[in-house]
Amino acid sequence: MAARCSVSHNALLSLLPRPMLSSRAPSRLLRPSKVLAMARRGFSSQEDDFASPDDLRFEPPLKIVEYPHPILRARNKGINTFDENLKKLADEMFDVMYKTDGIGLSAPQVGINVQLMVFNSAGERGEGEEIILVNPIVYRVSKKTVLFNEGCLSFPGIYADVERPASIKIDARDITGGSFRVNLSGLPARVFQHEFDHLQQGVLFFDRMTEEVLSSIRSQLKALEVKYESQTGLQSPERIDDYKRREEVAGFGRA
Ligand SMILES: CSCC[C@H](NC=O)C(=O)N[C@@H](C)C(=O)N[C@@H](CO)C(=O)O
Ligand SMILES: [Fe+2]
Repeated sequence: MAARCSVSHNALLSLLPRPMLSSRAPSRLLRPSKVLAMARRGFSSQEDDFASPDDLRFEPPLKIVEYPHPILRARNKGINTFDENLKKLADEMFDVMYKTDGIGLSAPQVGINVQLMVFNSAGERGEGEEIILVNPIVYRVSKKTVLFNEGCLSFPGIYADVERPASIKIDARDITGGSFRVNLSGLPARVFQHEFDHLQQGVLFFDRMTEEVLSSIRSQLKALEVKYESQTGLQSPERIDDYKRREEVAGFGRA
């Protein structure tokens, strides 16, 4: 059983997408040292933070990118063009999500490094509610956390416990560019946070697992690394055997 912990300032910061931190997040959340660290890590001008038409180009049918492909760890740009192409991308993401038995999907998981996610926690077309979130920002998370046995479409067949806040408050844009604010709890809060992590500097679900839980899926992660190497002829860009937890992933319930 993972240790309970309260939500720290750092934990909340870890949930904020970097492009949004500079301009839209409440400034009381930012320590000067943090802003400086972000700047040193390569935070650049506004234009660089938004996706160009090239960044949003895709060829249907979309395919799920699997661990350890580096696309999953790349930075995701904000979106400021709300056009037919974006609608088509979201539609195609729903298609591949339903086909692969998903309940949520983030754009980097289909090879597009932008701040877009789709989800439907019912997991079936025509049931539940389809939600599209563009440039999401988390502005509040509950102190109460819950454990859930999570799976990720980029890690086929792998499930393990991850602890996350039980509920969450979000600001985002919809597919037409309109701003909205929503409170989520239960499975929708879980799915949102899982997808938000993908958008947040490519945080993957095992980054938030305890050492003990991570050990239980280590061999399956290694098998994906071997598969990547044999399919691409490239060295795996990361190895679970050399895994060092990223400092900025101030997770919940880490050992
Ligand atoms: C609990 S958050 C999972 C979100 C994840 N999205 C992208 O990676 C996802 O859809 N994972 C699937 C493996 C999943 O959870 N599918 C459901 C429905 O089949 C399941 O219960 O396994
Ligand atoms: Fe995932």
